[in-house]
Amino acid sequence: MKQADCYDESTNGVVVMVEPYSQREQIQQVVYRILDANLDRVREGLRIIEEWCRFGLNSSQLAGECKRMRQEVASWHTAELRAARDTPGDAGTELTHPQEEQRASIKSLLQANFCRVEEALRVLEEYGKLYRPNMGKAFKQMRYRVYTLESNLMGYQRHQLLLRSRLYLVTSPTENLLETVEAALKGGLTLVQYRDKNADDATRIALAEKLRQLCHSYNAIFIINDRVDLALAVDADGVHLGQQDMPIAIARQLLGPHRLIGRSTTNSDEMQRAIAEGADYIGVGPVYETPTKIGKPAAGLEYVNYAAKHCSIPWFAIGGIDPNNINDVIDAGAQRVAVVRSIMQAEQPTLVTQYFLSQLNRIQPSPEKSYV
Ligand SMILES: Cc1ncc(COP(=O)(O)OP(=O)(O)O)c(N)n1
Ligand SMILES: Cc1ncsc1CCOP(=O)(O)O
Ligand SMILES: [Mg+2]
Repeated sequence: MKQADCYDESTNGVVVMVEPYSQREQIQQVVYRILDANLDRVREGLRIIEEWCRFGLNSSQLAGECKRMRQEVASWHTAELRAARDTPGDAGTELTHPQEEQRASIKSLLQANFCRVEEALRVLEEYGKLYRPNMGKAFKQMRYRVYTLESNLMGYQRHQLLLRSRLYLVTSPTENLLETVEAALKGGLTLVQYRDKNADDATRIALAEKLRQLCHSYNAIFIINDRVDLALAVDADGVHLGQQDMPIAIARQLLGPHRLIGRSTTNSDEMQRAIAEGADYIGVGPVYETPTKIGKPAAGLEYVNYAAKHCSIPWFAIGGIDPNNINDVIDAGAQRVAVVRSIMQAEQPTLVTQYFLSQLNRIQPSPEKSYV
């Protein structure tokens, strides 16, 4: 290497001859650069997730877990790893993908950063074995902590959104199902249940997939009626079970703690049993007799009033509710309602949704059990 090639401004012209690296040292420097880059990725991704936990969910528990992991990651970030950084020489700085250029929702932002953190932790687990004896094991354990954090966060998100939901659309079969649901979502709907008693499972799965994607693009909850297997198949946010459907305990075993389970109730015994069995919410009705559920006698406004006084979990009055009687149902104590025909058969589902929400948002929701 010529004299001039060795001139180094950082040493004020004093030529520092650098011995050419051996193969081992070269590999070592590459490993250091990989570890340095991925330690940064983990900390940056955790910080992005932590901000939502702190400011979006107001969860000191979830934010605290992110902070603790960030600090643990920082303890591995040694000076020699940082010294190996060569950003100008990094061939990856120009690499990008259209999906990285935008985020459709908070949910997709969080999922993208969880994936980034989990991939980086996998890299640190493998290459860390070349750097420190217990580094691989430490980052394997942290990766599982991040998986748990992701489940808890997504579950927490669902419960927070459930608590904020005032209007629940239960769908009925129609040619323009997706258009109708999207119109209601545009009107501010945040909770949708796919219900179709007659379609075959292939049709149900195909439609449920599309509805889930549509709901999540509007940051709304998507629930499947009756069928836990279908809910799992399409990664729905939960299931709604009637009194004749699967026991809540079995559904909980299959769905886990982070998906929502609703239960229909028509009287106080069914309500108390649903709460005791761990339902996340209940349906209260039918308030009025309805052609959507033929043969089911009305539970009446009396049961709505009972629920208002005794129900400790979120509940939705359902059955025959429309713009003409919504305020009677609210006056009886309902803070949340579920509807089928009023929106599914509306000329303008967006306007009907907005009207329902305008009436429901007039009332301050009473505190219920918070999801911890
Ligand atoms: C929110 C809500 N409440 C009640 C029902 C009725 O469920 P179920 O008793 O299972 O009757 P079907 O819907 O299966 O006919 C519901 N679906 N959603
Ligand atoms: C599924 C269900 N469960 C109790 S009433 C009902 C149907 C309500 O439909 P609509 O809102 O059209 O009266
Ligand atoms: Mg049912």
